[in-house]
Amino acid sequence: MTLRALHDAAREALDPAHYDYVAGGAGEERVLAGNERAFDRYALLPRVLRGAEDRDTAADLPGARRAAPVVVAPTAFHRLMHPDGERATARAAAAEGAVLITGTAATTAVADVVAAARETAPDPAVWFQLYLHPRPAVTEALVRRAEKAGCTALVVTVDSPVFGRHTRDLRNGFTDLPPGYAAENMRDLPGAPPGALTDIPMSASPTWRDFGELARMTSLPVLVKGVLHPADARLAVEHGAAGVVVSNHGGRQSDAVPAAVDCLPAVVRAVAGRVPVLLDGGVRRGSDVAVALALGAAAVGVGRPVVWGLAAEGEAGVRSVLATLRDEYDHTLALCGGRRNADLTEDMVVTRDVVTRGGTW
Ligand SMILES: Cc1cc2nc3c(=O)[nH]c(=O)nc-3n(C[C@H](O)[C@H](O)[C@H](O)COP(=O)(O)O)c2cc1C
Ligand SMILES: O=C(O)C(=O)c1ccccc1
Repeated sequence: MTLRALHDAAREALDPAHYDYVAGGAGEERVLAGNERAFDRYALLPRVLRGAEDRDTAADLPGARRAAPVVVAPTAFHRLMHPDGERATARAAAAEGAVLITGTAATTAVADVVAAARETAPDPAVWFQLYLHPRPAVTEALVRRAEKAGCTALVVTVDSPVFGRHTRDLRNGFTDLPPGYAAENMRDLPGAPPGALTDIPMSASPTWRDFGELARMTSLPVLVKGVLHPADARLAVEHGAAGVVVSNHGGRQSDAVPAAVDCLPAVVRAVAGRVPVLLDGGVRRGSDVAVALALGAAAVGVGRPVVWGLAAEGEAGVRSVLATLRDEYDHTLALCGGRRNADLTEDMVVTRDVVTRGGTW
């Protein structure tokens, strides 16, 4: 099934309020729409006769050598989307050689997620996404939980000082997990009530200093997710980040920010090769992966398409999303005359306006 067909099947399968929770964004959903539309403006200018056989699309990422260049972005509540929940997502990502970022808002405990991935592949890469909690003891407990489970990197989301205003959720009255489901990673933390969505820490108090402390409290690589401004990318590296994820949270936080891919080039320049830069938001086809990699991303994250695959067909649906993106990307790389991700370079990305006007080069 194509990604679009999986989306349509997921919409059929899901409770409409749960569908809206995944599909929706903040405010008027301008950023949500803009992330996808931004990719439509880019075209790839191929190189020819470079020898494009024996292609190898592996990426070296923090805590994940030779990973697929498409990682599973952290998305909440997989058990609401399919009875197999995060375990199915973990098995699919492991089978496809893709990093899975599981998170604080998962409905399966991180130890069980890593265990499911290990049933499928001997050395899977599972990263753990968290928010900086105003109480350092809670942050530290989450970090130890992820370390003990066997996660190979941490991802700190920094674009959420407050909850996003998800218009559809407010309209549907979907403001917490239904009975019988819990944010399993929030159980039994120091001084925290167990498992309600509203217990997931989103706080406006943390600063780069808190991030630096977290990076020092663990030997795992720590990535920062949700950077758009190049000055913040520089600060992230200075405070010990092992990677930067350019992201506007899939249009679910501010509805006034640029499309994620439009922020990528300036962040790549600011980071200047010191750590890998990842991009998420609006990636829906292999050529989107190629554009992001040509603009300097080491890998891309996919959020909603993975959830659609899960809701439509469980583990097989997630595998199909990841395999489709990998195959389409490999095909695009060949058509661009490339054998390695690094063969896609910034000069090969042009805007469609330039092409239709006849070009300026
Ligand atoms: C249903 C849903 C839940 C999400 N939950 C989280 C989360 O708990 N933590 C986080 O950092 N990002 C979360 N995100 C944002 C994704 O990690 C990612 O940034 C975004 O979905 C990428 O855009 P895409 O859906 O267009 O691929 C969520 C996104 C969706 C759609
Ligand atoms: O829905 C989201 O985008 C998200 O990031 C989140 C955060 C906390 C709990 C559940 C979801």
